[in-house]
Amino acid sequence: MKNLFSTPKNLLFSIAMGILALVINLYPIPFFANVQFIVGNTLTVIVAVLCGPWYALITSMFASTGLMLIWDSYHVFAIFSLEALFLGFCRRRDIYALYGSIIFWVLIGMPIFYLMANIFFELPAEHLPFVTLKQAINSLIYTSIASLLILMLPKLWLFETKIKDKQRRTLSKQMVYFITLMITLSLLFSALYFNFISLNKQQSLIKKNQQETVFHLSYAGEQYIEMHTKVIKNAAQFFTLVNNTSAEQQPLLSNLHNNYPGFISMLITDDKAKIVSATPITRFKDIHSSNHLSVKDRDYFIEAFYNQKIFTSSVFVGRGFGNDAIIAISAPYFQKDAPLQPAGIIEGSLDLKYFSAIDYDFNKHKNQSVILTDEANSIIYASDELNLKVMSPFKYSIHNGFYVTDLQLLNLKNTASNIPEYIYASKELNNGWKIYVIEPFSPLLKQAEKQMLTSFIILLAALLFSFFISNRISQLLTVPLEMVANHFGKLNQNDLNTQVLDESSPREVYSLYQRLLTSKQELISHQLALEETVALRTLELENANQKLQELVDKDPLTNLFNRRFAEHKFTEIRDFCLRSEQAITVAVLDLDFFKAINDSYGHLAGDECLRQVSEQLSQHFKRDIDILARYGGEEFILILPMTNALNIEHHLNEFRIKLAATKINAPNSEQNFNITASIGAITANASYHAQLDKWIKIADDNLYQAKAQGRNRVIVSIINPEAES
Ligand SMILES: Nc1nc2c(ncn2[C@@H]2O[C@H](COP(=O)(O)OP(=O)(O)OP(=O)(O)O)[C@@H](O)[C@H]2O)c(=O)[nH]1
Repeated sequence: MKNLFSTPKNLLFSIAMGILALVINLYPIPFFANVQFIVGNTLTVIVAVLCGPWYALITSMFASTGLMLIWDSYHVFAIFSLEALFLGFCRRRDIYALYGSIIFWVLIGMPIFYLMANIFFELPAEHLPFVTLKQAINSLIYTSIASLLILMLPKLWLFETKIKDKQRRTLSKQMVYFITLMITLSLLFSALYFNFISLNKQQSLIKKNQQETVFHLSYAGEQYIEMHTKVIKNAAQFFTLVNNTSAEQQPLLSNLHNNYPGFISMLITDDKAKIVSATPITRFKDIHSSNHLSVKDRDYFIEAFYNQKIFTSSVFVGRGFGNDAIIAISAPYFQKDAPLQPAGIIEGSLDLKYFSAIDYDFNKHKNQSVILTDEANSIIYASDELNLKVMSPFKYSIHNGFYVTDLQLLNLKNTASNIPEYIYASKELNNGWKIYVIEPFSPLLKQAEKQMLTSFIILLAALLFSFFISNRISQLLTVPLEMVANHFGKLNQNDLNTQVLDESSPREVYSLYQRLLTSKQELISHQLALEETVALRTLELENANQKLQELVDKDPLTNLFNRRFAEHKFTEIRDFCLRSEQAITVAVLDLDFFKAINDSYGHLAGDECLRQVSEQLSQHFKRDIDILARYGGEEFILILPMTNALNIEHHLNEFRIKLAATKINAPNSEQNFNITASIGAITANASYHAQLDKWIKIADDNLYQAKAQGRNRVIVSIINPEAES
């Protein structure tokens, strides 16, 4: 664990960001219904990108605490911790945060969030996809904002990072990301903005539509009641004026009823509350058989007869004429000669089913339902689909404002629930009745969800599209650059004339290419001139070196090797002969009476003599491996490897004889002279001795012998090393 948080600076940063995120998350931005946007998590993403997964986890814990406080749900810890870790690990693998966020929400976040919401949220199933989608979109928003902040304020974030990726990113990768980021942000914001506008418009349309419906329905209802009240009132006046008998009243009443079918039934009573006429006639027959039914206990009789006013009852179940839910409208009629003395009442029972007709007429919006209540809040009429019982009290709960919307919301079925079921508008009629127009809330939610889903799909498609487009755009730059780099990387002079960029490459790249080409051409010609100079200098140097070497190794007068070279070369020759067990001959040659030559013919003639002897030597001992050296003065040393002990003496004698026969011209004179040489030599197996001196000693002794024996002779010692030892 210690290793995970090894940088105190990062730890402090992640905690500070966490606290800030907690505070910001306490104030979510309301969008629509129960959907809010959180922005505090932006800081979690920043920490994930800058400091890695474990620090992001700390920040996320704080940020989630803020959300837990407002949403009262512990699930936020799980989902947002996972998101923080995922983004942190994506960053380690060099995956940009936005790509990471898309991968996370599509593959992990949305399924988990949906599952958790299903288990822990007190939301109806139809709200879940909407809330889940919103969370994914919300995350894309705060991830994009975080990515932009990191890009725009790079100097702000100086942190020792544990992120392993330190690779330099390609231009095309960066360009693709910037473009994707911009498209995501602009698309998301515009999609949300237009969704918001469209939802608002939708809501005001619904509101307007409902209010209009309420207005029309209430007007129609009022008209309906007013008209029927007027009918009863006029009928009462008519019967007051005419004051006819019950037998005469019956056809008049039937006729009236025929003209106003809105009444289920109508009746006329006398001053004893006994029904004297009634319509429809079928029901009246029943009344006759039930022996002069009295209505004196009915409100519509009492109110109209005793209080002498036109009365409209609340809704009630009729008795005697059937068991329909009715509203009774009644009015007193008076005796002709005693206008203040009621002679009875006329009553009409309004057919409540009439409202289904006007409901149907006005119900232009398919989802709308209508409820009509009387002044005692009893249901007079309710659209069939609501399954509400007529005459039962109208029970509902008004939504407490938890959902963000301008609409009025209520619950009918589950009055204890926080989740609104219906959008409503209501109006009170003149007579104290109330009309409600309601429609379900969930279609609006579905609409919002559909818009969110469409935005999300468009976003994904746009991302894919922008990915390809920006890839293509960046290729316009990077491909020619790559070609130029390759071209100049392995270019030789012949390739210079090959055109690598076609017409489609950008002008800037082409100009860069041309400038590089010019520099390269200059470089190549400069290089060629340089190479020529270097070759010349090298040759001169080699010659000088050779000369130097010759000066070091050779005797300038005779052009034979010098003593130092001979001694040095001996070791090499001996090693070589040692491996093949070959014999070596070392001979010391000394010119006889050379001093006399100098003395007689001069020093120059002596030099010439030395040169000619050397030439003779070179001609006679002509194997490459023979070393012929001037040992000093008029003395020469011959190192002859791989010699045959049997004929070496003969070979040396041949030279001696040839030399003796050679005429040597003294320079600057007509004179010539002969010279002889004495040779002492040793022939032995290479293993004889490592020191040349040992060999020379024997050869010298032999030379001394040769001189002593009269000069111009060869004495060779053949030494068998085994015999020696
Ligand atoms: N011209 C000339 N003479 C040289 C050179 N080196 C040595 N000498 C001479 O060679 C002579 C050698 O004389 P000595 O050592 O007495 O030998 P020699 O006269 O050949 O007598 P023996 O060896 O006994 O036959 C000397 O006079 C040297 O000055 C040289 O490079 N050029």
